[in-house]
Amino acid sequence: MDQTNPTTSKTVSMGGTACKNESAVVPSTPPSESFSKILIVAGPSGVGKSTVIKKIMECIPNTFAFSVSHTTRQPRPGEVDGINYHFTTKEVMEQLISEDKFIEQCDVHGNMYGTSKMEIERLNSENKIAVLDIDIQGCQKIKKRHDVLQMNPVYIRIKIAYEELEKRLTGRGTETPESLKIRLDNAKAELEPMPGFFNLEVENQVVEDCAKELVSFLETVGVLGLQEDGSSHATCIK
Ligand SMILES: Nc1ncnc2c1ncn2[C@@H]1O[C@H](COP(=O)(O)OP(=O)(O)OP(=O)(O)O)[C@@H](O)[C@H]1O
Repeated sequence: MDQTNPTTSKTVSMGGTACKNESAVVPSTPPSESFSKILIVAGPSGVGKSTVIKKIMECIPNTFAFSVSHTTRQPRPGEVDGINYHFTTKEVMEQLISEDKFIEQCDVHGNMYGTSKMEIERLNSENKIAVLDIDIQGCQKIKKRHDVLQMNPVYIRIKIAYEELEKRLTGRGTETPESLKIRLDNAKAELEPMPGFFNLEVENQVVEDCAKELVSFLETVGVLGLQEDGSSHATCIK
């Protein structure tokens, strides 16, 4: 893990070429590649994906929306259909899979989860950037199907030193010793070097800095427009 920069350190990759960017300067030349309004945010559990996205959504309202996944698992107390998940049955899910309605789907502990094309299209039709919080395997599945899906999402990975994850997950107070161990074991795969895969890799040491980097990058690649006065939305993130 690169620890050279006290706040952020990232690898920038556009159009298939990757370059290590020690000084954390956002590339100034927009790439020729045209991205869809789909933001895929990967990174190990506890790295702060939700925290960073929440910060961005607060500062830039009505612009981003989380894609709501389908699942066959039972709703937990307080979870609302259509908000937390589209809760559905195994039969319906299998039917949708056979009709190729998902851009990715997986089974976890006997339950099925999937991101539907319809959900992404719905958000894009509302002029929202669809945000997908998915694991590395899901990212790889989607990337393999770019041609079929006719979608070119922006892939971003949020990272942090492995040792810090344990502190954050413990501090969040949501994990049992067993679930903490599973998340930390999975974190190793989520932090594996994947040269050229992500369009941006950014460390989340300070939430605001990480959010600013992400926003500046989206502006650079044209997924997010600038503010009316021509300034970056990053200036709003405090
Ligand atoms: N930059 C940061 N510095 C310190 N703590 C942070 C930072 N970013 C997030 N946290 C804290 O770390 C914990 C994990 O963050 P968060 O829930 O956003 O992670 P996540 O990547 O979305 O996890 P999951 O994939 O499990 O949903 C939270 O308690 C959050 O407040």
